[in-house]
Amino acid sequence: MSNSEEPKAINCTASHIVKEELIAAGKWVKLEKTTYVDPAGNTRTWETAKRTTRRANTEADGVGIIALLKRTLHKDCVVMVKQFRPPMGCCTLEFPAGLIDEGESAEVAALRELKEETGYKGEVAGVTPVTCLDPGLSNCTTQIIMVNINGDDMENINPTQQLGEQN
Ligand SMILES: Nc1nc(=O)[nH]c2c1ncn2[C@H]1C[C@H](O)[C@@H](COP(=O)(O)OP(=O)(O)O)O1
Repeated sequence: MSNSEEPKAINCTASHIVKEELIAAGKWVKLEKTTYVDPAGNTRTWETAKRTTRRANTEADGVGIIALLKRTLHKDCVVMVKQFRPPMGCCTLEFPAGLIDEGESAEVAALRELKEETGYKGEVAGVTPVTCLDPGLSNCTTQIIMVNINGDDMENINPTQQLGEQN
C-alpha cells in the first residue's frame, strides 16, 4: 500500500477537556456538559452521562461476566440472566454484571455478582483490560471476567438466585 492509500490516524494529542459543568444529578447518574477542544482545535461541547458511584483508585465501575457452565456429558453452556431493565422498558437477556463495591477487586466482584444473580459458584479463568462500552454517551467502564463453573460440583446442582433489595 502506498502512502496515499493509508488511512489517516486521528491525532488526539491536541484534544483535551476544558471544563465539566453539572446539568443534573440523581442518586446513581449525573449529566454534565463537557467543553473540549477537538482534534482540529475547535472548542465544542458534549453531553456526558456519568455514574455517581465511581470511587477514587478503582479502575472500572463494573464487571461483565462470561460464565461457562461445564458438566460431564453435557455441552458447555454460557450462563445468561433475564431481568426487567427500566431504561429498556422490557426484560433483557444479559451476561451477569454489576458494580464493583468499595475496596473490591474486579475478580471478587465477578464471583459475588455471579453467585447473587445466578446462584452459581465459579472460578475466574481470565480478565480483560478495562474498556468503555458506550464512550459516546458515558465514561462508565467495565472489565469482562471469564469464569468457569463446575456444574458437577454439589454446590452448583440446584443454583438459586440471591438477589437483594434494589435501592
Ligand atoms: N442507573 C441506575 N438507576 C437506579 O435507579 N439504580 C441503579 C442504577 N444503577 C445501579 N443502580 C442500583 C440498583 C442496585 O440496587 C444497585 C447495584 O446494582 P448492580 O447489581 O451492581 O448492577 P446491575 O446488576 O447491573 O443492576 O445499584
